[in-house]
Amino acid sequence: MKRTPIIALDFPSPDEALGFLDRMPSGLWVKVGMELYLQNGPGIVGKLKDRGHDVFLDLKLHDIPNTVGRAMEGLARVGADLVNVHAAGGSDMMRRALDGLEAGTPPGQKRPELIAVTQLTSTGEEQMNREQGIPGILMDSVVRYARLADEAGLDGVVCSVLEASAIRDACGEEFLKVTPGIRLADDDTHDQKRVATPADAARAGSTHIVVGRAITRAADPAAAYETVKRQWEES
Ligand SMILES: O=C(O)c1cc(=O)[nH]c(=O)n1[C@@H]1O[C@H](COP(=O)(O)O)[C@@H](O)[C@H]1O
Repeated sequence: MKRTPIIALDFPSPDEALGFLDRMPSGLWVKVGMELYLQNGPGIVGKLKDRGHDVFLDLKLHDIPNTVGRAMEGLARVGADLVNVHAAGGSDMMRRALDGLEAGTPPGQKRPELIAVTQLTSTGEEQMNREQGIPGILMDSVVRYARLADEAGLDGVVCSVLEASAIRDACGEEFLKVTPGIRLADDDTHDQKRVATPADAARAGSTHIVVGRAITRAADPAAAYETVKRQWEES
């Protein structure tokens, strides 16, 4: 996969998402999440692919293995390059997700890569202890989920930059470490708890960074994208 930032297209409609992209460079990595997909359906993925973008379809599936497996079989035909589940759904669910993707990928096409969300970047340690009832440090929970995803045969995980190098040690260089929670120095962190800059991400061994509001809500999104990309590529 290309080493370029993945822009989170968190917009309510295809018109807004495509209008935003009209003002950006071509051939990007973009992410379609719940906001855009659930209100507008799968058509947006084909439109983005037709424009030459790589697409991460971020629906974070988390249900019983049979349901997730069958949903993934359908999603394999939507045409995304990368899709995800929640690791908390368990190793059986992750294996069924992978089987579903393999079964649903049309002949001659490449299976979408599959990654698992470990602990959301909006989750802090105290919250994990208190609300999820998981004792100990957040790093241990993230690495544990990463190992589980690796053993289930997944291509990688979503984690924060803060855990990327520990996951590289546990699961290897090739295992994808897709890291959201990216902010430029002095940016508002909004609802994110585990944040880092693109330069931090490059040094920590992230294989991909996901960037939303730091670009989409910037006064000059194209300039913000170039700044993020430069930091990410040069560090
Ligand atoms: O799976 C994701 O993409 C994801 C996982 C996670 O742990 N944290 C996280 O922020 N994301 C997504 O990454 C994007 C981050 O957006 P910003 O905080 O605006 O950069 C959003 O679209 C989130 O849905």
